Amino acid sequence: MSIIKQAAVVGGGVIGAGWVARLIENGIDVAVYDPAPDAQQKIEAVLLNSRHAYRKLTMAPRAKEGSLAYAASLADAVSQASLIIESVPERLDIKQSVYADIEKFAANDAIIASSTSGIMPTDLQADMQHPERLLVAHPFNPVYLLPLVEIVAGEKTSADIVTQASAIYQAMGMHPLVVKKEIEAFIADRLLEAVWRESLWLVKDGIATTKDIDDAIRYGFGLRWAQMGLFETYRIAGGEAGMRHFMEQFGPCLSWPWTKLMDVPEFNDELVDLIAGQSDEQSGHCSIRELERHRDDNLVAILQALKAKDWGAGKVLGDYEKQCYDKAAMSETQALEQDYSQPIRTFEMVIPTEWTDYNNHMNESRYLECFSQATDAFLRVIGVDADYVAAGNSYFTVETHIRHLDEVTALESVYTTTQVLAADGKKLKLFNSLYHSDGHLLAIGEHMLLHVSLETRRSSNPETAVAEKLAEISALQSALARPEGAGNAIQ
Ligand SMILES: NC(=O)C1=CN([C@@H]2O[C@H](COP(=O)(O)OP(=O)(O)OC[C@H]3O[C@@H](n4cnc5c(N)ncnc54)[C@H](O)[C@@H]3O)[C@@H](O)[C@H]2O)C=CC1
Ligand SMILES: C[N+](C)(C)CC(=O)CC(=O)[O-]
Repeated sequence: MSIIKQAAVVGGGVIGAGWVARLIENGIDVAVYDPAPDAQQKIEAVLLNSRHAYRKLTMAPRAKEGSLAYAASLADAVSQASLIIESVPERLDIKQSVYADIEKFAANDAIIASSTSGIMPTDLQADMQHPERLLVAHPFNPVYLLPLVEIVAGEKTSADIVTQASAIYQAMGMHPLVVKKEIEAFIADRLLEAVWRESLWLVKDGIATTKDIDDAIRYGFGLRWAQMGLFETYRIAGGEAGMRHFMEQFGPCLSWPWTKLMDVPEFNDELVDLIAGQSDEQSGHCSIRELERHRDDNLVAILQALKAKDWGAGKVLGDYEKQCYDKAAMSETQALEQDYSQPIRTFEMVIPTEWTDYNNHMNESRYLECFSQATDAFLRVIGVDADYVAAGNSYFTVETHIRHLDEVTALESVYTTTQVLAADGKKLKLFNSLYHSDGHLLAIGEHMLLHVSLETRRSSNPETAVAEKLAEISALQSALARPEGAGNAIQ
């Protein structure tokens, strides 16, 4: 897994701020440079939303949030960075002058990635001294949630930079789509541009309002597109005979007046007033930040639904989580090697607001969620990781006893420890403790697990390596006092 430690973001507007969020969420330290006086305030507002979204998006153990520095100059921002993301306005002259400055102050091998929505990388790199390290990495708003990033090489971009950059984006939970041939607006914006132009005509001609068009998308084909795209959807629309039948049936429409794409509405004040006025009427009751929250919450729900199906953008999220779990398993093992003889620190998190209930504290069900995470972390330590499960072995919890000893409120930090009470063949008894960040006990959980074969769904003995690791930890912890509350029934 390739990952960088330090990145720079030049231009901290809508997209630059989204990149900052994606980078720091992945533990990468960022220096951002934007001369606008309100840049910091805008970036902080985006980070508030991105942190909210990530708390809901995934429970996977991820790197500690990277640091963020607001650089006073471009030189300060880029001098230590191995990845420099340019997100300044969509103008070739501005972008080229920014690259000239970057080249003065950055390391010669730092990758320069432009967020441009449509300018060809060959044009962007035309005046550079080291053009081989520039490519386009075109993201989609919100950059911290949407996995797609279009990677476009210019004539002088080195193939190695494309490979390196793709690995970096993939490690940050993104789907790098390498565009085979350079073209203005790449792939996705060509498609969006078609829908956008057609939509402007529909509003201008009084056929639909901005809301009608949004409804046509979100109640219908937008849902199809989110999970399958265009061609696979149309293949199904052709019935048993598939794409050939679909094309035979709808091919003739291509010559009917079903599109005005060859013709562009005149871009003038009248058109802007018409569209902006309808948009105000449709959505003006919400601030942009409120709309962003709705958008993010919806996207998180869609991504999670697709993850459960191991499908499309949800598969990217699932693969990302697997990387996080594998990485955590390695660091958990390293941490453990220091001291197996004490209850093991297994899991830590900040309590999300949505985990609290009408009593204004963490809901009872979430105590089990914390203990489930602690148990999973312990299992990874003994070698029950994604590969072990994929090979057909796992543990099932067959009994749990939780005591809720204290309350915890939203945004408090908590951590767990795990102690082995008994490990005997198929049976494993664990004792989890949940603590406030100051070490004050919050809850205890006692859990009986059985090792199972996922093929037969019946209990089975663990593989030798797992059994040995478990025996080692169990022997070392056998000297520990039996934790208070272990073995208790409800009084
Ligand atoms: N807004 C969108 O939906 C998307 C935009 N993009 C691309 O991302 C890039 C940035 O677009 P947005 O973030 O939307 O624009 P924006 O206008 O929100 O942000 C641009 C930022 O660049 C700063 N800036 C201007 N000159 C600068 C300089 N010399 N050095 C450092 N910062 C400078 C401005 O102060 C501003 O904060 C463009 O190339 C755009 O095509 C890509 C994907 C989606
Ligand atoms: C409108 N836009 C061309 C700037 C859009 C993009 O580039 C991508 C996106 O997020 O839709």
